[in-house]
Amino acid sequence: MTKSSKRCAVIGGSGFLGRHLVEKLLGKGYTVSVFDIRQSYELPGVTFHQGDLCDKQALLTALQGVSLVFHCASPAPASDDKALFQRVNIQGTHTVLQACTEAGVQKVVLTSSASVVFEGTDIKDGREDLPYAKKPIDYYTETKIEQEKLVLKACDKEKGLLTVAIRPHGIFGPRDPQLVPILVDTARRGNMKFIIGDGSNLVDFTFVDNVVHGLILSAESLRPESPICGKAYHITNDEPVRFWDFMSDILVGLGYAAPRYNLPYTLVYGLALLLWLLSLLLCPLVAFKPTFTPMRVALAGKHHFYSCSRAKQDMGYKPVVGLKDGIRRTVESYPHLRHGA
Ligand SMILES: NC(=O)C1=CN([C@@H]2O[C@H](COP(=O)(O)OP(=O)(O)OC[C@H]3O[C@@H](n4cnc5c(N)ncnc54)[C@H](O)[C@@H]3O)[C@@H](O)[C@H]2O)C=CC1
Ligand SMILES: CC(C)=CCC[C@@H](C)[C@H]1CC[C@H]2C3=C(CC[C@]12C)[C@@]1(C)CCC(=O)C[C@@H]1CC3
Repeated sequence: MTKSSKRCAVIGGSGFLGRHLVEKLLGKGYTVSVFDIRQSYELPGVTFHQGDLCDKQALLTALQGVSLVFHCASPAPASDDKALFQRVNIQGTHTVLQACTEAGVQKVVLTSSASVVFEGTDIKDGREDLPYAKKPIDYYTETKIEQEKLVLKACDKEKGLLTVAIRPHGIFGPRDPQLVPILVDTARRGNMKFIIGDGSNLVDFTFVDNVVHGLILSAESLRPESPICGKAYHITNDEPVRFWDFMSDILVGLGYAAPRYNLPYTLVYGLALLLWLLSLLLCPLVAFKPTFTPMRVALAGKHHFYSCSRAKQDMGYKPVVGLKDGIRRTVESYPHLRHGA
């Protein structure tokens, strides 16, 4: 690998996944520029460019001399802000691709999501050839679908721009701002006593290091003759787990009680839908955000696990951290969220 091909940019590099990726890239000898709307840390060897990815000029400054771009930026799914998702995930990604072409970037690796095929019904061992969700579960997913299509369509060997999309699922690990904090908050408010459905639904939770490994592997495999050009790849821990066992392991590891009482899925889903509609109707008067949104109920009560055999075959992917170890490392990294802390 040449010196210039080790110059990369991480868009969304201040975020949870982005920062883990940056740290690994530095360890592998890459020179890294971070482009993000906020700067959340400082690290020797990293150049920060603060800006909005919808701003092409700002992007062009950050992409000077860069040959590889990782796009890991998105508004948080919980924001549920349709206009923001459309602006950042769709228009913004279009701008990122334009800027990459103008700056002479050769490779773009998108962090997509396995949820692009999830419609709230069971998916077991889903492969990449499943059709995109016709009825995506939320605006986040709707715009992740359009984003992935844009990036894959932009793959053009003649023009010298190669693209690939990595679809992780349920990323967890140290510094995750979503899964563990929401779980603990729900437990602290006394709402984690119930299991939605019979508790047998299998789900993928992917330790962050495995996603980082998949992202770097795909970047390093992305060459004109490679089968991965313009394709999407599931990257998971390859160890589907019962959703409620995973939640219980994290909760118990942090000193909280595991959920014990089963509630029928349809009842909880119906209630969540009702609450969500009420929150929409009442939002001009009172601002309340239900914890159990229909999207979270579907994610908590249905099977959704994916095959990563395509990534194994085309790029030699294999998870580098097992689920048990990942859970242990995650629990240890949140001393401030322990029961009684
Ligand atoms: N966390 C998860 O379980 C999963 C995440 N993903 C995807 O992985 C990627 C990274 O997610 P996380 O690290 O979890 O989220 P995060 O919220 O920690 O990081 C996203 C970063 O994007 C930045 N950003 C947002 N809007 C921006 C804009 N307009 N311009 C520049 N930067 C902007 C944020 O400031 C933040 O630093 C996202 O694309 C997400 O869709 C995919 C599957 C699962
Ligand atoms: C029932 C309850 C309160 C669970 C708390 C955990 C949830 C906050 C997570 C369980 C599955 C997670 C998940 C995502 C976000 C956090 C959870 C809902 C994503 C929506 C994040 C973005 C994606 O691309 C897909 C993820 C699927 C799993």
